[in-house]
Amino acid sequence: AINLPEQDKSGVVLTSSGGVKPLSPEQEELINRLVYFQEEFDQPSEEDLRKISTSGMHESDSEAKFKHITEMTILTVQLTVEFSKRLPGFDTLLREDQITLLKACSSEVMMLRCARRYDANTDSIVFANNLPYTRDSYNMAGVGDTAEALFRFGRQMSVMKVDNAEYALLTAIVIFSERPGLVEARKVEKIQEIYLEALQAYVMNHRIRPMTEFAKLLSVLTELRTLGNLNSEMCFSLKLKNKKLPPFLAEIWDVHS
Ligand SMILES: Cc1nc(-c2ccccc2Cl)n(NC(=O)c2ccc3c(c2C)OCCO3)c1C(C)C
Repeated sequence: AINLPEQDKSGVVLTSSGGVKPLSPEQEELINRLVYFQEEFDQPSEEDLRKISTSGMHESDSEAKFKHITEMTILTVQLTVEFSKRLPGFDTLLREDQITLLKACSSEVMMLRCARRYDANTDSIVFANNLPYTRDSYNMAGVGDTAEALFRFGRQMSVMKVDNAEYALLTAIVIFSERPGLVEARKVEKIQEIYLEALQAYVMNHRIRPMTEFAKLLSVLTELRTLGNLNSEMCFSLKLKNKKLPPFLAEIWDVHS
């Protein structure tokens, strides 16, 4: 007979002594590393923020608002690239697969970063210098109603009380996701499994109702796919309206005129 590890009623894997399986030292080390780099590359630097044109920010100049959102996004995507490069496993991938992963995950990680900055008291996204990703910026930039789903997502994440370790692990899992065009898809999948197992072990050891919480965290991945696709649709509609995206974003989001 296969000696399956004993499970308690909620399906949590138990050790022989009936306790929840603790995180391994490797998993502890991995999570600490991810949380460290999440902080390291969390927000654009003051110096970078100064470069962003806030001219016209306080007017209802929609061009200025749109430009500000694009500039903030470029800085934030670049932070995500830096974070990804430090993820164990990333440097074992082919350069072209690294590019494929970064292009595909960038908008999804952006949504996750904004959700982490969502403030339930003011129902707003408090990002960097608090200017760019606000409802009125979006409304002014002419993309307000679509962006509403981002605020709903932020609210959903704040209700779940996702902590820094879970955010960092979710980000890594999003980065190492199965994407069209990957050369070494199986390799990416095996790396993702490491981060999934670490997230499961972490949730098992830190949450009251681990199985449901872990399931909810995994459903966030599906929600992020939807949000990322909505971003692609918005990019396309901007193109139709002849609203130019900066070359960096047009390149990573494959918006070619
Ligand atoms: C320059 C730029 N930066 C973003 C962005 C800003 C914040 C988080 C994520 C993204 Cl992708 N976007 N995308 C959105 O703001 C965006 C697009 C579609 C959405 C959405 C957002 C925030 O919110 C969820 C529903 O669909 C854009 C362009 C394309 C305007």
